[in-house]
Amino acid sequence: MASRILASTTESGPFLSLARSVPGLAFLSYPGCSTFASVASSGLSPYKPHEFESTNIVRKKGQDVLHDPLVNKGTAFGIAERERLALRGLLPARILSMEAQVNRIMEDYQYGRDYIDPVNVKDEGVTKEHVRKWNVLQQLQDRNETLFYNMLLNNFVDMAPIVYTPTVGWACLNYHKVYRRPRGMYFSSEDIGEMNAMVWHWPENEVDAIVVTDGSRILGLGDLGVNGLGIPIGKLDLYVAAAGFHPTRVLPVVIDVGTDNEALRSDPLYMGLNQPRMTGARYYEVIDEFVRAVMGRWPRSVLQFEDFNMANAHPLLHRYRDHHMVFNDDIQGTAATALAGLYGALAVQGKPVTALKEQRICVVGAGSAGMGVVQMIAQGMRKHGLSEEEAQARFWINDKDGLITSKRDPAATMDVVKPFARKVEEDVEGERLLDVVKRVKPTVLIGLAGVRGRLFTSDILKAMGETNEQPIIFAMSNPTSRAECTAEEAQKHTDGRAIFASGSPMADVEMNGRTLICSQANNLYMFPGVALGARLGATHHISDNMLMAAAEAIPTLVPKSDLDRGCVYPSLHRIRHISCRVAMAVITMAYEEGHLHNPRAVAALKQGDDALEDWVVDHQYVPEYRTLIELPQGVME
Ligand SMILES: NC(=O)c1ccc[n+]([C@@H]2O[C@H](COP(=O)([O-])OP(=O)(O)OC[C@H]3O[C@@H](n4cnc5c(N)ncnc54)[C@H](O)[C@@H]3O)[C@@H](O)[C@H]2O)c1
Ligand SMILES: O=C(O)C[C@H](O)C(=O)O
Ligand SMILES: [Mg+2]
Repeated sequence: MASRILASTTESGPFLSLARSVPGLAFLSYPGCSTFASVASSGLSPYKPHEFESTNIVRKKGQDVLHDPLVNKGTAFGIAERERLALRGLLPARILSMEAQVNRIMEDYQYGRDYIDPVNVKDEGVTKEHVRKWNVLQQLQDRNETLFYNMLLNNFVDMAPIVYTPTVGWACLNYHKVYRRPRGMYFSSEDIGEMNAMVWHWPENEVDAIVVTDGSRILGLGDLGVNGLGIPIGKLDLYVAAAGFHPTRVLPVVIDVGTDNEALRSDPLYMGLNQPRMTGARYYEVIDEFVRAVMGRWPRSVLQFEDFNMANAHPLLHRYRDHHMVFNDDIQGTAATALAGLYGALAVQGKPVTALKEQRICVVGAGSAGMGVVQMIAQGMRKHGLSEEEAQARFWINDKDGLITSKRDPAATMDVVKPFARKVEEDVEGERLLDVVKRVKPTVLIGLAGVRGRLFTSDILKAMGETNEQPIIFAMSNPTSRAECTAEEAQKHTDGRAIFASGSPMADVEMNGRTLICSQANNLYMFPGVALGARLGATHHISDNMLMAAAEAIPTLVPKSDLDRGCVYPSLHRIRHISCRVAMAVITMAYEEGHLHNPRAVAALKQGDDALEDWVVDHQYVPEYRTLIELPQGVME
């Protein structure tokens, strides 16, 4: 009867001792109510009018409590209640008063959600229409996931920008205001020593994929603390819709180690810890304990790290990647996406993949994403015959302090950046991007800086257009407000000759009677399929070669007719098929590397591509209604 407990709001005295001695009972009693003890001692219950109004019997635990409107208090559950009702890990750390909860709802009541933060709506390139649609889909997801995923899958191109970038950026900025019910799990630095127990509060015994953030770098929006949970939720929506993971077997997580976003921290509605962001050994202790806890309960799960800041993203990936099926989406998913896009752009130019090694590449942003991209493209160049040094010499990397050269203070340069720091005389430390572009005449310009202000200015775009017949320009920062330039700007300043892609979706550009395609260079092409391949193949870890194979698979899916129109990636209308092919590439590479540990995957692979594809498709969740009751034979549903 471990699932039944007794608690009171006072959490002390006779209630608790009685609770311990009477297993099977669960009482929630209001402060000052002493009926229970006296009834127990006299044996005869005195007449108490309306007694039923002052006592609640709770025979539930965990999510069942949160999903019961009669007993649910949401973020107002106190520490002892969270402990005793198995709610720890299912709610954000901060305990809110009913007054704060009332304030949150009153805003909605008075003004409606689309007015919650009109400044942010406009600023983030998200329209009220986006917010309205987000609202509809979010409520549907809370009511009926089968219907939600059916709609998302069948309207993917239209709805991905609502559940994912850019609207998810707006949702994260406003998460503390639009929050209605918890989703996923919340761990915090206050939970040290408890996480192994807390993971058992999650109701599902099988979890195939976990996406975790610490909220430290949410898209290009900076440190958003626990508000960042919106990102793992959005990513896992795509795991289900795009790759076919089962919705009950995915787990979004936020780890709350504080936030340096003071405005958020001091907001009475913010639900995270009110402390500055933790760093150093103690931070790693928290993440280590979390990884051990989830991997202890769900050892076969894929664990995706998402939107961790630059200081921790690479170290965390290297800390865990040899031990578990772990990958960092911003580093590796983005890298594979950018490489796939470059191969696609070369195909648009009518060039073979080997032309990769001839490119001169300017990358703006030397963070997790930028350096992941640089490393992977360099790996691709080596595959086509360049030495390590030759490959490194084909990159010019600018960060907030300008061009990175070997003269940069080594203490202020991440280890991953050092091999790519420019070493020759003519490269000047800190040189401005425009000067670099004019001098180097790059064939490819990639933006992953995540800042406002359109870093690819008209002069920079014009310079790209002057030295290239078809300049390759990827403005990959998210959300739309952080893109280095718009599709329209890129085409306008290059006379419509740019091969252009953006991280968040942008409309194609109409120019002189032609439609100039804007592709979407977003890691959504990678992470669902990579995780699916790793999970189905039981690959135990996710190697660089698996990601390379995934990157190489994508451009083969762009039909000639689309290449002729300037499409760099396959159409997102076929996202299930794309994810399936990415998964197959991962499985095939895992086999070659000796890491394919699922014998059924090996058997399917050995029967050839069609059999492997059928096998993968057979494992993809289809969002359709199934009978939930056993029916006698012959009886229709
Ligand atoms: N399209 C995609 O699939 C995709 C994937 C991952 C990340 N991103 C986007 O990339 C951006 C960066 O992500 P990250 O994880 O690398 O962040 P990060 O914080 O790790 O790195 C940001 C980098 O940008 C540099 N920078 C800042 N201001 C600059 C300026 N004015 N000029 C030049 N460089 C500047 C910083 O010095 C740093 O090197 C975000 O907007 C994120 O949304 C896009
Ligand atoms: O979330 C996205 O849309 C892509 C990427 O992971 C990012 O951090 O911007
Ligand atoms: Mg990300």
